Amino acid sequence: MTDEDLAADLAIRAGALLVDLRASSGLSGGALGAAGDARANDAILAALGTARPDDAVLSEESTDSAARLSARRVWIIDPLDGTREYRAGRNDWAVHVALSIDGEATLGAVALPARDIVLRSDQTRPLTGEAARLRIATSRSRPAPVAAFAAERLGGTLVHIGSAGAKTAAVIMGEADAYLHSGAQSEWDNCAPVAVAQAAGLHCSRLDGAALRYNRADVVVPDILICHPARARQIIALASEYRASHDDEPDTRR
Ligand SMILES: Nc1ncnc2c1ncn2[C@@H]1O[C@H](COP(=O)(O)O)[C@@H](OP(=O)(O)O)[C@H]1O
Ligand SMILES: [Mg+2]
Repeated sequence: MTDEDLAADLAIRAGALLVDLRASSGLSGGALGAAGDARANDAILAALGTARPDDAVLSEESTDSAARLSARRVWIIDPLDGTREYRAGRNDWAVHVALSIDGEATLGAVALPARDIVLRSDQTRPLTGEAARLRIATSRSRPAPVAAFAAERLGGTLVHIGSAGAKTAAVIMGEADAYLHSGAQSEWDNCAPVAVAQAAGLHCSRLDGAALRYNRADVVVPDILICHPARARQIIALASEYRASHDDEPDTRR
């Protein structure tokens, strides 16, 4: 099985488990979210341990180990991204399985199990054109102020979607044109989304245009931009303008 096949298989299997858990466990609220996080993680890690015993793993739901820092191949996993939305019975949540090689978001899969969608870095579709009015996807629960600023300045609209994987999928599938996040995230929130977005031809970077790097000691990713390549320069310039006019606010960038 190729690494891409494995990533997709793990994401699909964890997704099916999560759909089933939500439908038939009788759990709800925090108990449902906690059970989903734990069971999806256990399933992915067990299968990875068998299929790729020599690779390192960084997962949101597992204890981190310094051993991964000297590994070239690291699987970066978010077994349930958008736990809040999963608990709420919504469909904007995702399973992220990525393989980072030498610090890149090399390949991966993002499953949106409630929509029966799996995006893979080795199966791309042509990018759709931008909407006449730019649609900027941002967090439902923690919308990025810079996204509202960019939407206002560009005459665009905001689309509030849960989960970094679901927002990235919305851009890939032509349901949004850009995804902006500020105020922190972790590597597992965006490594698989970035792997599939890059493969689809989208621009992926920090909000100041800097390259995204993975398998770092500090797994915090302070901000992120995923958009059509033709929009990147304009949005990065607006983000810079936004920062310059809000430099009295706490700086979460690293
Ligand atoms: N300020 C912040 N600090 C840390 N993590 C954040 C964050 N804002 C968003 N995230 C994480 O990024 C993922 C997508 O968030 P959002 O839906 O708000 O866009 C969520 O992952 P989890 O659901 O796996 O916890 C969320 O916890
Ligand atoms: Mg997450």
